[in-house]
Amino acid sequence: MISLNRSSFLNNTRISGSGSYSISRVQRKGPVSVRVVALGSNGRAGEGNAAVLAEKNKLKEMREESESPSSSSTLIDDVDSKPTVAGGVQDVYGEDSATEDQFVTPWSVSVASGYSLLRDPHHNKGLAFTIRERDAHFLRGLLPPTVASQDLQVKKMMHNIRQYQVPLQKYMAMMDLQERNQRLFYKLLIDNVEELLPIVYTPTVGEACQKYGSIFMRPQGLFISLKEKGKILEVLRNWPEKNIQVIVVTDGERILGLGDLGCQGMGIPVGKLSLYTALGGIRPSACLPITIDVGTNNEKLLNDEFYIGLKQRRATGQEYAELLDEFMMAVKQNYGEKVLIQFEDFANHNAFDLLAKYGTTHLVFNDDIQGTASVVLAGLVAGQKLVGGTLADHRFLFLGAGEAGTGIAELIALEMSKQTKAPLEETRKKIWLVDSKGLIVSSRKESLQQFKKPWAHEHEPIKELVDAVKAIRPTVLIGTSGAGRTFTKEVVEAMASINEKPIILALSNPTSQSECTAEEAYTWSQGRAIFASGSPFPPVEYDGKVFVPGQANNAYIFPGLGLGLIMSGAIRVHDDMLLAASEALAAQVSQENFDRGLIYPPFTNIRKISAHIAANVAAKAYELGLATRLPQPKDLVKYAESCMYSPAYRNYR
Ligand SMILES: O=C([O-])CC(=O)C(=O)O
Ligand SMILES: [Mg+2]
Repeated sequence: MISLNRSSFLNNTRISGSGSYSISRVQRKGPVSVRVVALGSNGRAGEGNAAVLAEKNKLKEMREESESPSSSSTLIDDVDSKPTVAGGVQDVYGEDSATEDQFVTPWSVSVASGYSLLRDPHHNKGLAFTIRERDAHFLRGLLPPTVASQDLQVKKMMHNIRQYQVPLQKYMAMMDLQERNQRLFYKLLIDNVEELLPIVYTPTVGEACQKYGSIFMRPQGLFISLKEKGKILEVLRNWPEKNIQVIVVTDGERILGLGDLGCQGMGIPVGKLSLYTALGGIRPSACLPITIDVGTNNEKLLNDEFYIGLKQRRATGQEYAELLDEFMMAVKQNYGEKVLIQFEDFANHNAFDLLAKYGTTHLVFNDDIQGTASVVLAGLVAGQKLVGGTLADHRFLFLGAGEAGTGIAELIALEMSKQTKAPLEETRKKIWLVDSKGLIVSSRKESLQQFKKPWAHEHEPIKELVDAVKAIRPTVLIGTSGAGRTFTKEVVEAMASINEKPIILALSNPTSQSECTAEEAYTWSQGRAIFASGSPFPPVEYDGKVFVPGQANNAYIFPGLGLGLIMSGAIRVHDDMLLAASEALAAQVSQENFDRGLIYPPFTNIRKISAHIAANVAAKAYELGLATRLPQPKDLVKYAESCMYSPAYRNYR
């Protein structure tokens, strides 16, 4: 297969592989205006773009005009589904298999220079183009005379972003930067992660999704709606990047704790994937955000003239399952066995089924079930240093028995079972869950959804959370209900009266849905609570002491987990990898952090943390025989670090 990439064009000489190409200068001057034209056989497989498809459509029209029955069955737009002539492996555009009387596409790729180089977010450096680069790439006069360093650009952008008072304006400024200058965007995010995480991620991304219809400018990912049924493979091929390693996909039905936002949920995969790059070092071009649109049951959106999705109620049952199945098959067909698919913000009634269905055939994980579980377990393991004892010495009570609640509960039970050698059925008994109908107890078992059944223990029914706290006497209280303000003063006071150091985790996102605020947790427990939340809270001063709340968010886990899976070439996710990720995260909490009451390390060092998580996950993948990248690197942490994308500018010749 011919391998051409942008650097090959810039290099102008390093075109590898065999095949028939003519390289011609479209513009007579300058080294970069090279045009590479494929003439037919041995074409580059799988490297199409929108122009190619436009060509294909033209060909289709020509075919319809000529109405030649002998050629119509083997024209190239039929090749994907009905290969009729022998061709090369992945002969996506039928260039190998075409016979002489058939049409092939003489596709061409030109190298960005001049004005279009400034408009290309992958290569644009703005004022950082050197004078030499400006000369060589036809930029003279297109930029003011100053040459700025990337650091100065970061300083200026941060200054600009700090001028905005409204978080959504900051979000839009960041999205704008991502569209304009990708490397600067990531440099900004990596260097200012604590400050910018709440902008590109929770809580601001939640508001952005709610208003996505109005602020939507350019597509940042793929939209696959019911209208694309039967054509999903084609849709995937419309995406300009071909070497995809991570997909984050949502169907928008349960966006954070905000409910059904339909197609506007796109902000979530986009945000998650920018963290894959900034926090985990996955190349931006290898990341693909996808939103599956099967309609929405959100009346407000259905009646909103600016709503960008399908204006119909959600498809369910077979119609839903078929679309998802086509999607999952197309992804594997197009990107192979080792593409990681992260399910994000699906509703409970689909999330568990999808994970179970595709967990054995694809490299998938559900961030809300498994990522959140892994981050919470890490905090609890680290928290033992503050409160003493082992996991098995604790009693856990959850408010919320959905993806996060049952996912965390199961991983805690699994870890406890590994530590104590007690069977899982036994360790589960230390964990209690409350849902909207009250404490989950055995008398409710018949009417419970499948994923809640393991948690139906013997107890009399209890309706209210505060009564459940008093009856169960938990040492750890975890909120995952998506409903804000549910850890009331009474609830927190009850926890504080039972425990010297109650662990209280208010995990629902965004901030508006948090079960309580950091200030409430510290105040109502007289400064004794060990508190962490899903969305960030600023430090709190109580009784002359400053308390820094932790952020128990899956953002600590998925970037490193993903990197570990990708760098080892893993083909399946195993629960032990989640435990490995937890363990690595917990090990990154320093004595200094503990001294400040923290059970999570600060995000400032997240790339180092992600490298450790990735190394632990990869080691587990090798141990389980699920890794395909061989031989195993000796030092996995170093290897992980060496794999990470750097946002530093490249020098252009
Ligand atoms: O996105 C976040 O901040 C965490 C998460 O997965 C969720 O709340 O669904
Ligand atoms: Mg989520």
